[in-house]
Amino acid sequence: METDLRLESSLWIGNKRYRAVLTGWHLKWTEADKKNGDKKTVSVPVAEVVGVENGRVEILPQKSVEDTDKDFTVFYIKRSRSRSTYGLLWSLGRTQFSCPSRVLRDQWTNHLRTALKTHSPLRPHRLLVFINPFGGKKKGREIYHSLVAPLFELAGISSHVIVTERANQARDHLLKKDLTGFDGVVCVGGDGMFSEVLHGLIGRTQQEAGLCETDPAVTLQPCPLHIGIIPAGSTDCVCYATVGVIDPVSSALHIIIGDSQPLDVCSVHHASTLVRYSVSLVGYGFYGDVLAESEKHRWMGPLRYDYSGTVVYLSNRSYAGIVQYLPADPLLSSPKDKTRCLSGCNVCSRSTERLFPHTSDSGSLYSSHFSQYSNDSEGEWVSVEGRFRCVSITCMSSSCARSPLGLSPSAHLADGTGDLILVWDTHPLSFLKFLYRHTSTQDQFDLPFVEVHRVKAVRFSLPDGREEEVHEGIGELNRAIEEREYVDTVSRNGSQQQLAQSVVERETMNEHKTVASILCGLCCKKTPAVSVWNCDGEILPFTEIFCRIHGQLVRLYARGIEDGAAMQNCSQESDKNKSRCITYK
Ligand SMILES: CCCCCCCCCCCCC/C=C/[C@@H](O)[C@H](CO)NC(=O)CCCCCCCCCCCCCCC
Ligand SMILES: Nc1ncnc2c1ncn2[C@@H]1O[C@H](COP(=O)(O)OP(=O)(O)OP(=O)(O)O)[C@@H](O)[C@H]1O
Ligand SMILES: [Ca+2]
Repeated sequence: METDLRLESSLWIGNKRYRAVLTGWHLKWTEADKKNGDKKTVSVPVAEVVGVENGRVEILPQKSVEDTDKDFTVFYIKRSRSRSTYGLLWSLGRTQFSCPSRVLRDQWTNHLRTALKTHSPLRPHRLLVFINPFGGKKKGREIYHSLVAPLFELAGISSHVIVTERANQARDHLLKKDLTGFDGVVCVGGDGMFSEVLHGLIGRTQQEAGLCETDPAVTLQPCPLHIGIIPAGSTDCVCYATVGVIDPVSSALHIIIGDSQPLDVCSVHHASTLVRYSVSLVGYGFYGDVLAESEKHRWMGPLRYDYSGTVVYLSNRSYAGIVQYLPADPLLSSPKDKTRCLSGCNVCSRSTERLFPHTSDSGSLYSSHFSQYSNDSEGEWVSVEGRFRCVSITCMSSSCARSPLGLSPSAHLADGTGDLILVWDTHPLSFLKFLYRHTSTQDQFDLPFVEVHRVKAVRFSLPDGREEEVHEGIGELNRAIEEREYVDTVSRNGSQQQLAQSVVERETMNEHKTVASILCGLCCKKTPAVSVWNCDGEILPFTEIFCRIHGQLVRLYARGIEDGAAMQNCSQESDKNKSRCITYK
């Protein structure tokens, strides 16, 4: 196929002549009029060409087109090191070529467009975009319209954009509306926005597969639609851990070329009802208290976590609990093996075979038999009891701006396991040391009061069910209140009254909730003996939960963190090998 695609000719960049060659895999151009020594070769994989336009075209920061008949412009992925992160920044490389004739120019653009078509089945053509105008620094719309939309247009992607007006609008849309014709869903916001899309897509996929999510033992069906994240939140840790940088243009380019990164998902159940899904953190104790405290200071934006973190740290709390976990196979990998889950990670690709053994190519999501859980019965549950500073379960490293290597630096994005981090009660300064090590490359697990296990499932319960009953009682009280309020509302009809009433009802309920939480504060005498669960930035209404890891349940338009150190100036490599060549600018 690529042989008849071959095209070679002289092309000019400015007033310099180059020798340009297009094969099926690469577009290369080398300075022509220079002695052999310092010839500079630029080589761009066709898979990383974003678009080809006639004339001399600019896209970012402003679009400008000078439509001439002997020029054409090639846009492609350009990598550069990012100062603050391990991942590589992607930007839009652009080279304007001049040809001696219009015929040759048209030949180049036609050949390049044909070559692009060989990669188009992996590339999205139609996307559903949700923008959260209130996330992070409230710049979602501006980020999308100024940086992302021009790139989607260049790549010929049509997008249906919805700016959300309320929380859970994206999730509800994905659960109910017609999604045919869309190749993927893009969320412009933070982790909370991603979580909405995650819940919508997983729920929709199980609905259509006739599966019941509430059954803790069910084998969930992977989602066919990819999820793209344009970071515009406060923590943005899902984007950070899957792309390696927090940069809208980098994320948009990963979406455009159709990268595909499978991602483990943790389901959280209470009794036999599904509570939430999580990918970055299910945290009890410190992280739960930080989230609860930060909800009161949302007006602070991203700083709310640092402020709340300090307040919670100084309150010096620890919590009693029983943690039971089902260890993963220790021969495959361990949270202390110092591996890094990077682009092309072989721990994850090996687990693809294990998770989806029957599929011819592990990429296909529709293989009917998922034996990944038959081995769930294997392995013995381990149970520990005591007082903890925090209990965290994470499916991935959960690296983010605050913690570049993340909660669990050697966790894997798509290996079908999660890491359980137990921080036992300890001296405040020791706990501070544990926290502080997150901000550097020191090993936060190398402390006597910290233990970490690679797991497939975790159960958390309170030592004596009494507390749960007490809270259950308060829970009952809340539910009764909600019931009565709702019944009152429904009885008095009239939509505008209903709307006004629902505002009143929410106020009343919050008031009751505050009363309830004061009660609970009293019933636990001093500081509350029970913390809350932080599930990807959402507070869970239950304390006793059952978590289970579902391997590679969703796919993101990403490729994992590219190892900046591997970035080399690529010299002549044969066209045959598909090795991604990193063009060095
Ligand atoms: C001394 C320096 C300590 C630095 C501690 C760094 C540890 C940070 C680890 C961050 C892990 C983020 C996991 C991601 C969770 C997201 O799905 C979720 C939704 O976006 N974000 C949060 O829940 C938001 C959770 C954010 C928690 C941040 C806590 C900030 C800690 C500040 C503690 C300062 C102690 C100062 C003592 C004087
Ligand atoms: N239009 C809206 N109005 C109010 N809330 C919204 C709206 N759209 C989405 N939300 C909710 O806002 C919450 C926070 O959004 P998002 O996660 O994007 O920002 P963030 O919390 O600042 O970032 P992070 O979660 O990374 O810390 C989400 O849980 C989402 O459900
Ligand atoms: Ca994992």
